[in-house]
Amino acid sequence: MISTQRLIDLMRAVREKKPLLHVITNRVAINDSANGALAVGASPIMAEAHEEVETIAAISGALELNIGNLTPYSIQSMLLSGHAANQAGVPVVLDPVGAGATEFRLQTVQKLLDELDIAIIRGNAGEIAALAGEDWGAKGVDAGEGDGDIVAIAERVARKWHTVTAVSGAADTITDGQQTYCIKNGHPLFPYMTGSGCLNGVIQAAYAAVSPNYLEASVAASVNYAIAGQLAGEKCAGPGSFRQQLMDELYLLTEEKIRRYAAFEEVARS
Ligand SMILES: Nc1ncnc2c1ncn2[C@@H]1O[C@H](COP(=O)(O)OP(=O)(O)O)[C@@H](O)[C@H]1O
Ligand SMILES: Cc1ncsc1CCOP(=O)(O)O
Ligand SMILES: [Mg+2]
Repeated sequence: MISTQRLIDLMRAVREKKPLLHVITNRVAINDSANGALAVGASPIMAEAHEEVETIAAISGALELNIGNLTPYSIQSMLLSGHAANQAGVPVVLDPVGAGATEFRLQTVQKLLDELDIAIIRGNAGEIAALAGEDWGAKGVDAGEGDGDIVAIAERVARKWHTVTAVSGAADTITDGQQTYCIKNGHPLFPYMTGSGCLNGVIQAAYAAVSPNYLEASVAASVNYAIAGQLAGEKCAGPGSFRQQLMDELYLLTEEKIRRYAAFEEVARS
């Protein structure tokens, strides 16, 4: 069982080590992703030129690959940086944005998963269901509704690709295929902020950079991010101020707030 103290230790480790994060992401989320990474104490660099991605990935604390705006060029950037990261022992986080929306996205994600060693896959339920080949009512980049057992689906994905799988939603499910955690923090305004899932992925990378135990890293990143969102939601009027408050709450997160608000538990394997 992961302790609340561990979530606190990892939050501190990110702030102390200020890991360099190499991020290849979409143009919708790129600015909030960089600002959110800075707010938690990491140091982001958004770079996708073929001439430099291998060099940057190899010296980073973690690499985050987000397929939100895929192009043949960015796919090659992801493969080059991913292989360089794997060779250098740098953890790679993958956000399969809209994986169920088109064959192009699904095939690209499968190629990335087959060719690269991925530490954490982070997506919403519709995206993770698509990876598992399950029917789900996903709508573009949004999760949509499905009636499958998301814990079982996440565990299958984790086991198939030997990776931690983090499914976000009203409750988050994090699993390495053996141990599974459910996180109940969050706020209903999150889905009204585009890029909030993408920023979650970048924060997963920040935590993976400071913990070789990627299950712990993912649970800590998910709980800490969701608490910041919960506190932001209590202070704001709607999606515009939520986005602003979220950046503040990521920066202002403390040990006391984590102790007071963390709502996570281990769940029985399905
Ligand atoms: N209905 C909800 N209630 C509370 N928190 C939510 C809700 N939906 C999503 N979240 C939170 O929003 C964050 C972003 O996740 P999500 O919206 O699922 O990603 P995506 O933008 O990729 O669909 C996560 O931290 C998740 O816990
Ligand atoms: C709207 C949109 N379209 C392509 S990428 C993107 C951002 C998706 O961000 P998130 O998954 O965090 O909501
Ligand atoms: Mg998303």
